[in-house]
Amino acid sequence: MISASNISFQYNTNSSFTFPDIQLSAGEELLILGKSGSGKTTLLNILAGLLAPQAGEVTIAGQNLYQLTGTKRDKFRGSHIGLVFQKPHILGPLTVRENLDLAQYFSGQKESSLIPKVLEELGIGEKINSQPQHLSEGEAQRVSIARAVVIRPKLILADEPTASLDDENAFKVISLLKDQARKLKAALIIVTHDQRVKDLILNHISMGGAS
Ligand SMILES: Nc1ncnc2c1ncn2[C@@H]1O[C@H](COP(=O)(O)OP(=O)(O)OP(=O)(O)O)[C@@H](O)[C@H]1O
Repeated sequence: MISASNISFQYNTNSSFTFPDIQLSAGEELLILGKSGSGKTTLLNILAGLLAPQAGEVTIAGQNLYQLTGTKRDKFRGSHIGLVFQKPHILGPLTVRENLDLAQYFSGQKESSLIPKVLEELGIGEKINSQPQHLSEGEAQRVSIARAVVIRPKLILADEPTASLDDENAFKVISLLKDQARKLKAALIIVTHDQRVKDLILNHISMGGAS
């Protein structure tokens, strides 16, 4: 489903990152652990097609990501990759439902009945018409999982999804992510420095940082 090989990246002349190779099939999950500054977000952005690496290749569902032009890559991301960030980035003026409608619209996914279903599965079915500012942090993070999932992605990428959550919500968010990925048969990659997640995903690798 996703393979990344020989990826390296450099922001400036002083430090360069060489990232571990990744091979993940549909339905598999991977946790990438690394300290703050080790390049986790950089790697996730490269895997998401948001940041071109200096060297190496990223292939998702048979498509070499960086052989696509910028616009086509954006379109590919919109329909195949569900992104979950540390902060939920939900659009404030819109309701939960409208946020999810918008994600589906940009992905070309037309199965709108999926929206209440996924919210229900995530335990926030009654929040469908709520404004984002009326949600707790844990609920908002679940909405961002819903937004990633309602496009029926082949790959879910999550950047520090538990960083601002207490133990109970962190545990819930990881099990919900795993659960949704399993239902979609999507590959799931989580990058984090949060050691609490380690026991919840057995397949993990550690990142060293820049050299
Ligand atoms: N746009 C940028 N320009 C220059 N340097 C950058 C840029 N973005 C990140 N860096 C540097 O690259 C390194 C890795 O950053 P990155 O955000 O990938 O790390 P991280 O492991 O995700 O960190 P954290 O856990 O703190 O979010 C850091 O030293 C950071 O200062």
